Amino acid sequence: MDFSDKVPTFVDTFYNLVTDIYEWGWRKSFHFSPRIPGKSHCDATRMHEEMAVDLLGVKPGARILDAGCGVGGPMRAIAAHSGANIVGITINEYQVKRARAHNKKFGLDSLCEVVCGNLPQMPFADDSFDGAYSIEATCHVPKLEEVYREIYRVLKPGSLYVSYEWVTTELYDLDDPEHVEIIRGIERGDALPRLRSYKDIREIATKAGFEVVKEKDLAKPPAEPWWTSLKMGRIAYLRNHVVVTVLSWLGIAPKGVTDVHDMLFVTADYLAKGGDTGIFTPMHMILCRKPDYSSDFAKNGLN
Ligand SMILES: C=C(CC[C@@H](C)[C@H]1CC[C@H]2C3=CC[C@H]4[C@H](C)[C@@H](O)CC[C@]4(C)[C@H]3CC[C@]12C)C(C)C
Ligand SMILES: C[S@@+](CC[C@H](N)C(=O)[O-])C[C@H]1O[C@@H](n2cnc3c(N)ncnc32)[C@H](O)[C@@H]1O
Repeated sequence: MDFSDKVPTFVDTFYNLVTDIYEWGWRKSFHFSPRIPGKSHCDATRMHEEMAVDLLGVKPGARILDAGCGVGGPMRAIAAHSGANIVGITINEYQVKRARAHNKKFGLDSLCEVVCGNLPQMPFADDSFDGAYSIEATCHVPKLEEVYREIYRVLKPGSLYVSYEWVTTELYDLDDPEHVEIIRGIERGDALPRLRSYKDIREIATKAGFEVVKEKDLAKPPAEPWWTSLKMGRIAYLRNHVVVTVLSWLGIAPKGVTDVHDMLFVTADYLAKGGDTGIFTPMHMILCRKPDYSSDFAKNGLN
C-alpha cells in the first residue's frame, strides 16, 4: 500500500513535536556539521552553512531558495554571509512563525522570507531562483526525484543547486543485522522513509535533468566526527529530562514532551552508532547545475 500521500502530514506532526526541543537543545540550525577543533558548535555550524552558499557562487542580491528551511538558522547565516535574498520553505507552519520571528529579531527579515509549503509542489514560478540549497531536509521525502525535478523547475537555467543528503555509505551492509537495526533506528527516530544509498543520489539528480558538478561525503576525514556532541552523558540527558518533565508538569511544555524527549535520546544513540560505524552520513554533498541550453547553444552551436 502506498502511504506517500500521508508523509507531509506525518512530517508536519513530527516537527510540531520536536521543534521546541531541537531549538532548546541544539539551537536554531537543525542539522549536523563536522566538528572543528577550537571552534564552537555555533561557529562550526555557521561555517558548514556558509560553504553551501559559497558552492553556489552567487552575488549579493541574488534570489536563493532554502528547500526545507526549519526555523531559519542556515538562511540567516547564509544571508548575512552572502548578501543574497533567501526564500525558505517548510511544511511546518509553527516553524514558519519561529523563523519569521527570528529573522525580525536578528534584523534579517529584509533578506529572509519564509513560506509554508510542500517541497514536491512549491508555490514558486519557473526559472525564478538564482540558486538553491537544501540542508538535511530532502531525506524526509519518499520520492527524491520529485523534489529534485521541482527544484530544477524553479531554478534559472545555468544556476546551481547544492544539497546535504542523509544517506547510507559504502560501509553499510544490508546483510548485517546490526547495521540494519542502526539504520532503522535512525529512520524511526527522525520521521524518515527508507534512507537512500549514497549511490542513488547522482542518478536521481541526473534523471531530474541536472548536470552533476561534484559529490563529496563531507563527513569523511580529515573532517572531525559530526556525532561527538550527540554522545551526551547520561547526566546531561537526565538533567534535560528533569527540565522537560518539570516544564510539562508546570504546563509550560505540552503534555507528552517527556515521551518525545525519551524518543530523541534513543535516536541520538542510533545516530552516534551510525557515525561510529561509518555506515551513515548526514552530509553527502551533491552540487548540481541546471543546464542553460540557450547559452550552451550560443557557445557551442549544434555540436
Ligand atoms: C536533520 C534532522 C535532525 C538532525 C538533528 C538536528 C537532530 C537529530 C536528533 C536530535 C536530538 C537528539 C537528542 C536530544 C536530547 C535528548 C535533548 O536533551 C536535547 C536535544 C537533542 C540533542 C536533539 C537535538 C536535535 C537533533 C540532534 C532530521 C530529523 C532529518
Ligand atoms: C532537519 S530540518 C532541517 C532544517 C534546516 N535545513 C536546518 O538545517 O536548520 C528538515 C526541514 O525540512 C522540512 N521538510 C521536510 N519535508 C518537507 C516537505 N515535504 N516539504 C517542505 N518542507 C519539508 C521540515 O519541515 C524541516 O524544516
